[in-house]
Amino acid sequence: MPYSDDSLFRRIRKLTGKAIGDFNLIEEGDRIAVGVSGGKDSYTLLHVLESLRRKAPIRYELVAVNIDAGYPGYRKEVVAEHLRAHGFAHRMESTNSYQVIEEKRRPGSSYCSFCARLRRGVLYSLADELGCNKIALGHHLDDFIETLLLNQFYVGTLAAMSPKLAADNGRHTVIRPLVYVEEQDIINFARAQALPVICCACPVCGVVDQKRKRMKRLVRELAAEIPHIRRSMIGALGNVHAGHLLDKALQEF
Ligand SMILES: Nc1ncnc2c1ncn2[C@@H]1O[C@H](COP(=O)(O)OP(=O)(O)OP(=O)(O)O)[C@@H](O)[C@H]1O
Repeated sequence: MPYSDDSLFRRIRKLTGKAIGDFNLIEEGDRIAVGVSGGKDSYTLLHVLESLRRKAPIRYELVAVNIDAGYPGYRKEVVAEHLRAHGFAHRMESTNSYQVIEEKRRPGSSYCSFCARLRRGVLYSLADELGCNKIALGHHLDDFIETLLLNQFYVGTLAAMSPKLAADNGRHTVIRPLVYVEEQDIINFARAQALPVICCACPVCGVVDQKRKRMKRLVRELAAEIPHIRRSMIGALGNVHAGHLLDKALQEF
């Protein structure tokens, strides 16, 4: 791969490798469906996992999986061409999610969360069909800390996301190997490599959730004063002092 000696790519790969080790994300014999949307995060995830796979002491397989939700104008052929050009095993799946969303979504409810829920179902079925025991998603460090803040500020709970989660069906494990990788590194990598980024073409495409956008801005503003804020926040998620919280389920008072 042309970028494999690039220092930015090596940093992303090192952090991904650390997450894989810390959370035991990949094991011998795994067959992993990597969700590839055509966005910067999942392209980066796929390239990093492939680079790690080539050097890994254990054997595992990757299958890139793309789901077309049926939004007119979604340029899935761009994704397919990239996957083909780089020799990735892949599956392109078309669905009628758009139609289902238009018919079933309750007025005022979130477009993105409905769409993501339908996509998750398709991902699980595809993983079954392709013989994959794991599903890798491209969520990165900023997604984790923004979710932490969103939950604290708007929901009143102390939670982010899990880097490794057993699916409810008991058959699959969802992994998020980019948990330690900052979004800016992904943006820079995607730009440097001219990854063919496309958008999902849904009616709210590009309109980032306003609350999440606010959290992103908050972190960016604070980072001007506290340069290591992102590292500190992700570190905090792995350094919980349950005795210094108020949750009666965690300790007796
Ligand atoms: N259409 C799709 N087909 C396959 N996988 C998808 C698709 N959409 C999303 N995913 C997977 O779910 C993850 C989170 O989706 P989300 O919509 O939050 O995208 P994102 O954070 O913008 O990431 P990306 O830059 O990869 O699109 C993606 O990184 C990807 O792994």
